[in-house]
Amino acid sequence: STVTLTWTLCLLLNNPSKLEKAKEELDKEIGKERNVSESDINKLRYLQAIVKETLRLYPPAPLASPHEITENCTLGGYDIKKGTWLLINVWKINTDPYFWPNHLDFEPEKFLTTHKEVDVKGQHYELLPFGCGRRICPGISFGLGVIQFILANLLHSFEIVNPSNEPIDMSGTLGLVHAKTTPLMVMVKPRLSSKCYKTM
Ligand code: HEM
Repeated sequence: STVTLTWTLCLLLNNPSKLEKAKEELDKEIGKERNVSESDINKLRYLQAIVKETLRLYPPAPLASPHEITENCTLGGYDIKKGTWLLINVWKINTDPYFWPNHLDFEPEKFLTTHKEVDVKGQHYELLPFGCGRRICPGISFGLGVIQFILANLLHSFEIVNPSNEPIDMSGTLGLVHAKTTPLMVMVKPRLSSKCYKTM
């Protein structure tokens, strides 16, 4: 969840018009006189689309987890021996240009228009950040809920700015988890009525 939140902030800082749209939605749905509550998340369709688009471009587990083949079988025309480890390249699937026009661009809008039926819950095989089938991630709802709620609170409560003139460095670590290599540095300042910070 932390890894995804970090990539989401990076993508928004590198795409300021999308960040503005997210803030407009928060101001329209919640206003500046109160904090986000969990029950608001359903109304934040653009914010949900931002999280999906981040999971598409930067799946935190780009190779899912290794699956061991338990019986000799044929898969996609290949004969595979029992005991073989199968790694699924989730990132490659999530960014396949056959399914995703402008496949490497950050365009959350697609999840409200052309791809609004495509979900991340293992039913649509062109987008598999949580895997699929019987070893699918059991933390989907918890993970998504945490990411959406923290992101909504951060963007609603604070103006988040890249202090450098350079775009945010998007290099990531190689490994089972694809995390940002360098720390993300941001400047934050309050954007709500002062009473909203009393309980924080
Ligand atoms: C952005 C958040 C998350 C992402 C993208 C994610 C992704 C994944 C992926 C791709 C797998 C492998 C699925 C497969 O092999 O087909 C997995 C497995 C798993 N995840 Fe997550 N995960 C996330 C958050 C969480 C959270 C919050 C929890 C627990 C609270 C969790 C618990 C697990 C467990 C226990 C497995 C192993 C399931 C098994 O092998 O049967 N995950 N996750």
